[in-house]
Amino acid sequence: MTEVSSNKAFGGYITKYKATSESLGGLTTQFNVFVPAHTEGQKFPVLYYLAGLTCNEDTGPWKGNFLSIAAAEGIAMIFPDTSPRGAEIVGEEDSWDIGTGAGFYLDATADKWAKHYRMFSFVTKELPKLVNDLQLPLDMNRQSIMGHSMGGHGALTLFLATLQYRSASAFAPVCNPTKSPWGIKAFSNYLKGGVEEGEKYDASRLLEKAKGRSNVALLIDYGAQDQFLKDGQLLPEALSQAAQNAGFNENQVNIRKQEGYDHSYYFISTFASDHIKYHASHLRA
Ligand SMILES: N[C@@H](CCC(=O)N[C@@H](CSC=O)C(=O)NCC(=O)O)C(=O)O
Repeated sequence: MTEVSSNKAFGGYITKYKATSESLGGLTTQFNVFVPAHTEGQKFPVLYYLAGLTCNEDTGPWKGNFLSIAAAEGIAMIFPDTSPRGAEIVGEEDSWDIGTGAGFYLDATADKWAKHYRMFSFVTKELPKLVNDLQLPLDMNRQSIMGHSMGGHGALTLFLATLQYRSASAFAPVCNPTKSPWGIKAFSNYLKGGVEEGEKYDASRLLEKAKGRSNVALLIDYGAQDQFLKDGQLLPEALSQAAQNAGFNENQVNIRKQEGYDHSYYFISTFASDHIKYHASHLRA
């Protein structure tokens, strides 16, 4: 693993690392880690941010308005890339919603993609180990996760499919990908079993199955003027219905419609503070 760059921000440092990833079939990948200013012996809980389609490890720290709030709350942040890069798979660069920049935070099983497109394993298993090896002042036993759009889908599904995060939040997430055009396209390409196999990466299905789980803590914001919402990509009503079916209350699954907001980072940066403070309350508990 090598350090690519390090910049002081809000008293702490954001550092970019480059690593060869086993999960991603030996490709190199980059990620950013923000560590607030600290004193000897202090350790910070960790919040992951998963970005959306066409984005990379820099999109969140550059545009999300996260770092000043994370610094004030005493939370470290980890920003992985959105897909493997440079796998040289035929068609990988042809469209913005499949291949590069569109890993969908799943482990591909279709032959063409299965060696490299394994962002689920990378984010949940390999990345925490890579970060741990850096010996930074982090408490890797206290982790939460958030994301935007495709990354919101990632945050919700990684939270629901594992037990390793204390809370998850999402801006304009793809809530029911087995029923949305992006999700159907991704699952049909990446998964041998297609959309049916994609059920295990569908936040609404996973939330229904989580009935009875005691530590469900989800915060979701979406904008009423989001074009992708209007196009049927996000389907927050499915997540809401799933929460109701599984008997989760608003303290456990809080889905908020924000009037006038769209899908952009103006929307994300407006509500960044709410999300980071939400995670801080769970990470400090
Ligand atoms: N096709 C367009 C739009 C891509 C886009 O809107 N990406 C969103 C995420 S969409 C769901 O995952 C995004 O976050 N873009 C970055 C930004 O700065 O807004 C394109 O190729 O640009």
